[in-house]
Amino acid sequence: MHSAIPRPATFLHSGPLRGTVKVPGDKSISHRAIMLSALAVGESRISGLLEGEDVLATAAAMRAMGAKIERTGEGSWTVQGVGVGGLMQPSAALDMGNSGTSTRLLMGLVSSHRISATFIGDASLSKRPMGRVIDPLSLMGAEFNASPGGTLPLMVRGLVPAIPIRYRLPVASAQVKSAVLLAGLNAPGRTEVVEPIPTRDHSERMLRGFGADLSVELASNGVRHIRLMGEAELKPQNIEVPGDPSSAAFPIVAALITPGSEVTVTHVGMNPTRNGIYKMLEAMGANISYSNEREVGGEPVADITARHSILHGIEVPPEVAPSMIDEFPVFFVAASVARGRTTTSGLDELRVKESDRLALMASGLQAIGAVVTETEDGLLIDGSGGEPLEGGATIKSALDHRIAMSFAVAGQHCYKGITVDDVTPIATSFPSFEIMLMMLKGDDNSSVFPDGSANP
Ligand SMILES: O=C(O)C1=C[C@@H](OP(=O)(O)O)[C@@H](O)[C@H](O)C1
Ligand SMILES: C=C(OP(=O)(O)O)C(=O)O
Repeated sequence: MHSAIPRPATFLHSGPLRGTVKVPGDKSISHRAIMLSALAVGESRISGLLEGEDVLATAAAMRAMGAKIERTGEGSWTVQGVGVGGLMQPSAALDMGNSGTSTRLLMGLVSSHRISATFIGDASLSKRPMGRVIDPLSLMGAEFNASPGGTLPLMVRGLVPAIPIRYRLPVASAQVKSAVLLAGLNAPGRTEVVEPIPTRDHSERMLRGFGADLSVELASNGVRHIRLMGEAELKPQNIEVPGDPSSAAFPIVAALITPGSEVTVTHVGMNPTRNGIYKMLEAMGANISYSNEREVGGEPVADITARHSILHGIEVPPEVAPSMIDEFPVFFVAASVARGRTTTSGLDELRVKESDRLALMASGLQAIGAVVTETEDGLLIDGSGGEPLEGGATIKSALDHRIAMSFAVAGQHCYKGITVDDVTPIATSFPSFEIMLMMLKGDDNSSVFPDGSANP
């Protein structure tokens, strides 16, 4: 986990951002690659794995439950799986750090094994709602002992055989969907998740890739029915993890708002359940182009180039939210310097992420001179029309990597720059972020590689 000692950093207005960078591996896919490899029978190899703290927490937990997991090189890992049903009793509490995905997906896995596990996490994770996974996993027979409000620390006792269920998601959440599917892997018979609003489908793609019997039916009303046959035998795989579109959004927005910029991010995952941010930026007039489009490990991938653009405000349809749920903080930064009003709604989920992202983005943007109104479920932003914002404020990152990176990007287009009180949370998803930004600004030296990693 990152240092408990806060590290402030100041991000100043700079000249154009230029260059080609690679962002680290996709966080959602990296978690799932470790988990499913650990449940396969035999050795899987993973390349391009995100070596951020959240994924390392998943790897440590799977090790604690019996999988043999080794790092063989930068982003390259081998995993010796224990087989579905083979997870072992961990001898200590599983420390999930800051990671909601690790917690909720692993709660699913434990639920259908004959083990119990205690989950703990940092101050941010310990406030986040776990009732949304406790509910369906209880129906499958698992027992829970959670802190008040259904939060961490909590204990899960799994049941074998677990009860396969049909579950309609009450909230658009890929984590809840995945928790139920992962529990269903070791339940006898068919587990079905009914998904009224589509969310990221990496679990479905990867489960199939590992040989699980999983089908997806799209009903005429747009509702997805995901059916998984349990007691699956997963076959080991070689997985190449594409770059994270959520991480790529930071250099892309930085380029769009900084006059004279042109930035290319290579090898970025372009799964349609994840690319809402790019679609919405294009709707605002962003000059974004895609090249080298291809498929990698069952996921579409492309190189993305963004050039400085005069953006104009738009109304973001609420149904787009799940496909850009983690990108709203940096999207709000783009909207703050666009021409005209940007309206967002239906974003209640942003209040239960690593921080209350609606409240923190509203107050932080107001503090640097943006015109922002917070509503119950969204923000209304009246952009500066391309003018730099005032800046000069110190922003609290509140254990939220995306808040920290969003204000680092905003600092690009402020007269006085922005100080983020603690940038250490960035290591949860994008350890090379600051080096990448320096390189794009031309402040680098020869010890920085094009992918943003530093020369050791
Ligand atoms: O399944 C996943 O990997 C994720 C799902 C999303 O959370 P929700 O399921 O809570 O929407 C997202 O915000 C998170 O960063 C990763
Ligand atoms: C919400 C996020 O992650 P998690 O839920 O895994 O903590 C995120 O990365 O923005």
